[in-house]
Amino acid sequence: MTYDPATLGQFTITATDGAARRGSLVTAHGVVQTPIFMPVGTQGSVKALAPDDLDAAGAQIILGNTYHLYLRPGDDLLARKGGLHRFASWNKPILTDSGGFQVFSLKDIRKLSEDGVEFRSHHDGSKHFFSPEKVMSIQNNIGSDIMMVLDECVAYGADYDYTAKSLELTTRWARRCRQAHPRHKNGQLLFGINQGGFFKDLRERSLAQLAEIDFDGFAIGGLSVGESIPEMYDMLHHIAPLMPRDTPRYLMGVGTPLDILEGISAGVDMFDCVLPTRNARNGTLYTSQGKVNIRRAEYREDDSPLDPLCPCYACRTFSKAYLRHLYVAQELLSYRLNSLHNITFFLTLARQAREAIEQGRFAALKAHYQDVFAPAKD
Ligand SMILES: CO[C@@H]1O[C@H](CNc2nc3cc4c(=O)[nH]c(N)nc4cc3[nH]2)[C@H]2OC(C)(C)O[C@@H]12
Ligand SMILES: [Zn+2]
Repeated sequence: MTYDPATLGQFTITATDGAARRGSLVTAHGVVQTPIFMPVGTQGSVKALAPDDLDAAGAQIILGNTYHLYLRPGDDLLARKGGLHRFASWNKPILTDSGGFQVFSLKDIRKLSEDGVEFRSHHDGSKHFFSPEKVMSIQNNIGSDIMMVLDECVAYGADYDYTAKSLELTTRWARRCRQAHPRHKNGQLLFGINQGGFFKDLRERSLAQLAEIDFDGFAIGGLSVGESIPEMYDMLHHIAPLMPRDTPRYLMGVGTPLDILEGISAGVDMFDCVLPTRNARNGTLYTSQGKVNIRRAEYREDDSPLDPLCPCYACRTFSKAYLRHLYVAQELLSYRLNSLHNITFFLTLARQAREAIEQGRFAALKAHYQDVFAPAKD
């Protein structure tokens, strides 16, 4: 990879519309245009899609996961293969989550200490230990363009005292991550992760502590963990505007089309979610006319395309009737076509948001989709 160290990590805001920002982020594998949606490729592949599918859909950057890739195929193997970009033949940017969330999702099979977290593999129950230094070394071996610090994502409903103690630990871990991986070593950017649960003063404390550390961007962690939409939006609108203006803001694990538009309206620049690929596999498809459950009998003889406004191969080539047949018959092609469509929809939404901010009509775009995805009026 060839990049100019002088511009690496540069985040430029080229337009704003209210709190929404149109920007670009320079990474070692290319410039990322924001707001951006990042398809999730947990184990080094966006499920059912190949790199040329992702290129066709307009993907600029994909996600990988430290926890999963460390366990399988192993970060040492990835290092020997020249890193994940070469191994997966994906030559655009990659962001890796640190594993913090995954390990903390494995509730009862982990032990937390000052030095890090001990956990058991969900594959074979073998014991492992993640320290801040270890997850930096793993992400260095993976070779991701954007690394995330090791953090504790406190469970929804955690009390004030636990959350306050936890954010202090997350800050100490963030400092250790920064020390373990010097600024832009190996062409890699490093983001801090804001915690503090659903307590606004703790969120501000976490942010103030992280802002003193030299990060290339800041993520909002600890949301989309089972809270209600109003709770998520309330915290989102509180903390996003307080985050540093001149570095990217990344809302982890979010979300539905409306959540993403809400996040953009609050000033967030980057998003990732398993929803488009996961829901593709259960037949829930996102279209310009709203959600379509392709398995419904009403589509059995429907010759129309899934989404007449969608440029993807599935919508240009097949009818709803055929897509429904593939799903009902459990054909593997169903996964591929539904995933291709949903990923194209989410990436198109992000592109429309970028254009709307440039033209000062983001509020209208958001209102349009609120109509399109309004809960069915029974
Ligand atoms: C609602 O969808 C489920 O919830 C996850 C998305 N919500 C989410 N919140 C997150 C918070 C953090 C965090 O605080 N720290 C780090 N390092 N990473 C994070 C990653 C996160 N993702 C999806 O992940 C699964 C697959 C578990 O189900 C989906
Ligand atoms: Zn389509």
